[in-house]
Amino acid sequence: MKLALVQHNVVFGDPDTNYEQVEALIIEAQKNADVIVLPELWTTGYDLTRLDEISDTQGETTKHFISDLAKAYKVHIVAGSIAKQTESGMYNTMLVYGPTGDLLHEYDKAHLFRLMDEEKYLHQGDKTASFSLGTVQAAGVICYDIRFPEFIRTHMINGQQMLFVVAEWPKPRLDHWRALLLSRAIENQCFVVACNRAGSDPANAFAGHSIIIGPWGEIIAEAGEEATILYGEVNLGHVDDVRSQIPVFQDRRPTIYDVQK
Ligand SMILES: O=C(O)CCC(=O)C(=O)O
Repeated sequence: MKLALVQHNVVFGDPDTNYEQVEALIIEAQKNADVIVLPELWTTGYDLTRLDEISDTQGETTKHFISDLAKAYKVHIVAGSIAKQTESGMYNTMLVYGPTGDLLHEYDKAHLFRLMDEEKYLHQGDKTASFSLGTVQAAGVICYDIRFPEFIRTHMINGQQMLFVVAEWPKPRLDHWRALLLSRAIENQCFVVACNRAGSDPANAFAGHSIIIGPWGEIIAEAGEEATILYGEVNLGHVDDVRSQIPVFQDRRPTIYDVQK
C-alpha cells in the first residue's frame, strides 16, 4: 500500500482557501499513492468561536468535495476531520472515502481536548473508530484520542492492521506525539499512519512530524515541521509476522483487566 500524508498548513477560519489548496495537494499526492490522509479540522482550523459560521452542515460540502476527488483519481482518502454541524450539535468528524467515491466511514472524535477548549464548542462522539479500507482492517482516531490506550486497544483486537491518526498536535508536545504513536504501534503490533498539520494559528504552533510507523516500532517515514506531502509504502503482511513472533494478542488476560475503573 502506498500512502501520502498531506501535512497541510491549515489556513485559520478560511474553508474556501483550504478547499482550494487541499484539492491541489490531493491531485499531487494521488500520483504516488493509493491512500491519501489529511489532518484534523483542515477546513476551519481551531477557529472554534466562529464554527457556527464556518462549519459544514452535516458535512455535506466536504463529503461532495472528497467523494468527487476520490472517484476522479480512484484513491482512498482518509479525509482528516472537519467541524460538522448537526441538529444535535457540532462534532469533530473524520470521513473516509473509497476509490468509487463511496463514504466508507464517519467517526466523531470521542475525547475532547480541554486544553484547546474543545469541550466548550463540540460534542463528543461514541461511534466505533474501526472500518475496512478495501481488504485492510483499520481504525481511525483523532489527535487527543491517542492518549487513551484502552480506547485504541478496543479497536485493534479484531485483527485490525492499521491505525490512522489525524491531528492538529501542538509543537510544545512533539515528544509526546512521537512517544504515544510509537507506543500505540508497538503495543498493538500495527501500522500507525499519523498525519499532523504544519504551521500555526493565533493560539498555537503545530508540530508537523507526520509519521508512518511499522508494527515492530520501526519508523518508515517521518516529515519535518514544514508543510509537505509525506510518502511511504507499507507491506501489510508484516503485521502477521510481528504478531506471530511475539503473540501479544494471544497472551492478553482480559479477565484480570478492569477497564471500567
Ligand atoms: O494531547 C495533546 O497534547 C494534543 C491534543 C490536541 O491537540 C487535540 O486533540 O486537538
